[in-house]
Amino acid sequence: MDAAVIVFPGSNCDRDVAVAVEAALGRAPHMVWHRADSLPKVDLIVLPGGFSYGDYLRSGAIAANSPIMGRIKAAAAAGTRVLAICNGFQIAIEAGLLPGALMTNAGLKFVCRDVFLKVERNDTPFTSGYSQGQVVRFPVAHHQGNYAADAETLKRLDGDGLVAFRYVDAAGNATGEANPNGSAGNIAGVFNDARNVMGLMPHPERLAEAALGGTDGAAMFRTLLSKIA
Ligand SMILES: NC(=O)CC[C@H](N)C(=O)O
Repeated sequence: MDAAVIVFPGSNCDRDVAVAVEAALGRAPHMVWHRADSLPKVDLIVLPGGFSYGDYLRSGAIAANSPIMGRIKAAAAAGTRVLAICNGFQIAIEAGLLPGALMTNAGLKFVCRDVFLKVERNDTPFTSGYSQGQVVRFPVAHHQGNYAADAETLKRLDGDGLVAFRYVDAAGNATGEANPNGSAGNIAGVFNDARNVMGLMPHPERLAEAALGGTDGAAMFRTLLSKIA
């Protein structure tokens, strides 16, 4: 079992997520520069958070065309798990790995705070460390996290169970106040159709050990890296 973290110019959560992966896996992941034209054989690929290419054009749009992305698309199509966090989520969407778009936050401001999320389904390798409907606390830090999609896609995401997490209040209600960025349906994370790719705006790696002030993120890395056959 092995993992790779992809590093783009402007990534800044690559080392944080490598620490969380190492804690779960027992050894460090491969750190793969975006210009690499080959990908080590891994069971999990992480697209980390940050500001790839300074968020020029649209967040993630330039990184989505990096040489390594062709390899990642092929690996994802073959069933390799891809965890795309924040800027990684933006890159995955721009690369066509996940549906929808991430627009500028409704409040037009960078939002940096902890949020509560509801686990929409726990029968996936990304979420099986949580209970169904569990409310977890992860931090957000972004200015383009406003999830949008056309009405038909939103209906399909709901109908096919492809919403991974929603922004909720502490009691688990998906209210407007609990939504930090105006995301449609309070959507904080989504799966692809095969549920081997998951993108989310909040950062599980930032609350993955007690010294960071919380451990809710740790279960995601634990199940991703321990349940691979
Ligand atoms: N923390 C991050 O990954 C930042 C995401 C992105 N660059 C934004 O601000 O929207």
